[in-house]
Amino acid sequence: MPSPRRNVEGRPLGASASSSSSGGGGGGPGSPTHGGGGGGSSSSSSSSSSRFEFQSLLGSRGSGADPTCARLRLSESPVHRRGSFPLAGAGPSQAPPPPLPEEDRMDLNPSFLGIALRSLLAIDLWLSKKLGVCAGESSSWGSVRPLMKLLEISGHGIPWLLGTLYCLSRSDSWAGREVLMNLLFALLLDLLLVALLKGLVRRRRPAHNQMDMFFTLSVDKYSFPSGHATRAALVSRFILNHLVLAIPLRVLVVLWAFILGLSRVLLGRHNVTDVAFGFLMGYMQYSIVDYCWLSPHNAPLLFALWNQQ
Ligand SMILES: CC(C)=CCC/C(C)=C/COP(=O)(O)O
Repeated sequence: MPSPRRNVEGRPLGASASSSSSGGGGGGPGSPTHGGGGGGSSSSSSSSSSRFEFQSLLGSRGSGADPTCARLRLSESPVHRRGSFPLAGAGPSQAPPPPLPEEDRMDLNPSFLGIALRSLLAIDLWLSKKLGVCAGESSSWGSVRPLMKLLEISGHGIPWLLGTLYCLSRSDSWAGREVLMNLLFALLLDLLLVALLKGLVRRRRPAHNQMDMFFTLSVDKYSFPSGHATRAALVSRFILNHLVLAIPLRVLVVLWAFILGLSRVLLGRHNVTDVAFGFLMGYMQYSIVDYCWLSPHNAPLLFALWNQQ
């Protein structure tokens, strides 16, 4: 005599559909309510086999069902899907579940990536909170806060833009104008790209940050990436490549960029990853500026206009 057909928890399907809260008819992982688009198939599960119910879950992926739920089930019980162990209470007559389609097997990998990313973010939040020692006047390093805020202004966009425009207006050599014109282009490009990315990512600033920054744009309520860090990396790479400086001054430029980035975390303005990514982004932005270098040859109009003034 064939054994009764059961659901994944080993309950006889016909008997449990209406009475059990965790079987095929209840709110458990295999239920139609949880299964979204698979509900149509599963609601008739009282008369079908557990294999059919199982297949309906896989099938729901392609039928507009909630893909999150489908993925959840796959990662919850990978052993069942591989057929390595018999289901609890499954009868000997039950056929082994079909092998996973390739796309479903690959779906298991992002969860490992997700776990790794979530762990990194947790470490980031924990470390950033620990390092936010100047976040307020009453913080452990609160007395250094004014110095950190001075550093903040040294990397702000306004002084850099105004300073570059002023130097451009005073410059009397073509070579000087060319470099300053490109610095202006670099600063504007940086502002644009950072604003775009901040608006896209929309990561909130750390909870311990006091929003008392000097002149911000609306996107500056977001923290990823740090605009000060991108500017610090971009400007310092620019200066090192286009200004002839003695070694101690070169070291000072690099130190300034590094301490400016660090100060963003100490002030509680940013998480560590905002600053780390900001440094990387600023470094790469310089490569764009270098590649598109404006000169009287490739932007004659710009320089001719300047000559008219
Ligand atoms: C208004 C102008 C010209 C620049 C805004 C500069 C600014 C406030 C950037 C934000 O930096 P963080 O992302 O490091 O906090």
